[in-house]
Amino acid sequence: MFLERIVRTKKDEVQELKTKLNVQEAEREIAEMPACRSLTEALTVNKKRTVGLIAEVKKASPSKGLIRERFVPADIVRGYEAAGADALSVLTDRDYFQGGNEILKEVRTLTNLPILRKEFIIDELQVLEARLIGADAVLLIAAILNDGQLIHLNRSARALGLDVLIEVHDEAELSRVATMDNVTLIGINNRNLHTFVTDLAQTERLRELVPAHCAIVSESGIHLPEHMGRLEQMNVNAALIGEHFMRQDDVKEAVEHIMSGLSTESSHVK
Ligand SMILES: O=C(O)c1ccccc1NCC(=O)[C@H](O)[C@H](O)COP(=O)(O)O
Repeated sequence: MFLERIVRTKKDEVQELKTKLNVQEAEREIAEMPACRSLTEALTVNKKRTVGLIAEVKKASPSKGLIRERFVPADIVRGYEAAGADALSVLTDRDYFQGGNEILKEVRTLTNLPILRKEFIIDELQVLEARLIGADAVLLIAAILNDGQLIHLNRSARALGLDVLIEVHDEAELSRVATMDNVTLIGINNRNLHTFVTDLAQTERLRELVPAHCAIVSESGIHLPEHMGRLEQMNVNAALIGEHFMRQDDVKEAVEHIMSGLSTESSHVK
């Protein structure tokens, strides 16, 4: 599976991080940093529309290659904010997504919205690094972590004040996550990891099995106003959208167009 290749790369990156990151120094630095913004609150009590939005800053992907040639994070963030995104997601993986820590750091200087570090996290040093570079939340992918790792990394992130979005792809992964303590946000990824094909029916099927106390984020392949209408019907809390917005020159217009599929625009102030 493609994820296995990514995980091999991440293992090398963690080894490198071990030589670069002084944990005590990092913890001292973090103690002086402002508190994280809550991603969970942004997508529940504070969301601006019936279905909230995590808008992604994504230059390229393994399935599609380069997505956005003219990639200017400041323009993208400005557009997302003006269109009322509730939170941002920033890819920091370099090899497969042409992302980077420096992109997240730049985005941090541009916005007060919660920022999710979109990364393939397998080690607590990456969690520490996420906090240091200015993320408010991390993604933990159930497909690449066993139960012990998920519990440990969830705990490590929360100890640093970070929020956590746990991503699942199928019933088996969801049933593992559903019984864990301190899970507030579950991401249902619509992308089949073997074929890369996306299908919203994935969210439709799995959302019924998500414990009532968890907020739900539908991820990947959302690119039509009708998709937002369907997610609204499913009563999910938020959508995570990257590629579609990254393919449009005007991301503000693109967000507004997609959101026109909702039955009510809710409290978003234009
Ligand atoms: O985007 C990919 O091709 C991909 C391939 C393998 C693993 C993960 C991948 N994407 C990460 C994501 O979860 C998406 O960036 C995110 O859900 C947004 O999806 P989209 O709106 O389809 O860009």
